[in-house]
Amino acid sequence: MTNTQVSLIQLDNYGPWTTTPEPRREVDLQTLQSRLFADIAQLVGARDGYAFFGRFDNIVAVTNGLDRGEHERIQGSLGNRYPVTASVSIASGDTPAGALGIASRRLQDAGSAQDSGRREILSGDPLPDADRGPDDVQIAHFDVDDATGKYTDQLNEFDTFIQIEQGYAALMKHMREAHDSLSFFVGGDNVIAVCSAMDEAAYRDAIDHVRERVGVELKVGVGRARTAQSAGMTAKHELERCREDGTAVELGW
Ligand SMILES: Nc1nc2c(ncn2[C@@H]2O[C@H](COP(=O)(O)OP(=O)(O)OP(=O)(O)O)[C@@H](O)[C@H]2O)c(=O)[nH]1
Repeated sequence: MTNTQVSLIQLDNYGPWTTTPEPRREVDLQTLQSRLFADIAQLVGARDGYAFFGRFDNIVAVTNGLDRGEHERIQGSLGNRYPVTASVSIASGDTPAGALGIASRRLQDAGSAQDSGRREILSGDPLPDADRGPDDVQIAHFDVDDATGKYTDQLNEFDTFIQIEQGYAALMKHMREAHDSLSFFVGGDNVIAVCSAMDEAAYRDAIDHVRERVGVELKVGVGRARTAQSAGMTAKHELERCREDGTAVELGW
């Protein structure tokens, strides 16, 4: 069984801020969003968590091992350095989607994302140390098979992008619906999924599903560990094993 701790980081009242007193230059918003994500990735990553850029105004992080004080410091650091603040909601559960559902509901109950009175909420509780186990986090690192040969070196960049995004869309939907797992595009041809306790057959099924739906061929390495960083690193090594052995699924246990 997995026990994933998820933190939802949601910018406070960001929509109105982007248009007040008049619409802000898009290039400035893009810069702010990418810097803010870079900082969150570093702050969470320094404590062995993973952060995913998602929609940029809502960032989902896997934070097993981060306590409440560490969340407070991340929130404070953002508030000190950016013209916007963030609310953070922490929850855990045996599936990542279940945990994110609880975290989301807590923030929604505290007020709308566009409520000027809701600011820097920190809600929910991290997993107590006593409840943490060695296999709490399961991370799957998916990669498109030979994306360079099939797409990057063949098609124009936008048509390549469509292929990769279609593979991502089919995968993320299947993982969410069949396994309560959360998949995030992380660049290039890579998708990292935070998973429930899926077995090898379930990964093969996910890969078959994407091939049948959109004709994109995937391979996946999977790791389990106490933290996202450690599970994610195992997943990367297992993906290398797929490359070496020509296999589609490799599990690190
Ligand atoms: N975020 C992230 N991106 C990666 C990683 N590895 C590769 N990429 C990206 O994915 C692109 C394609 O690289 P590969 O997946 O190695 O290339 P490929 O042609 O699909 O070859 P095979 O994966 O060996 O089938 C690279 O240009 C990078 O942008 C990774 O571990 N993390």
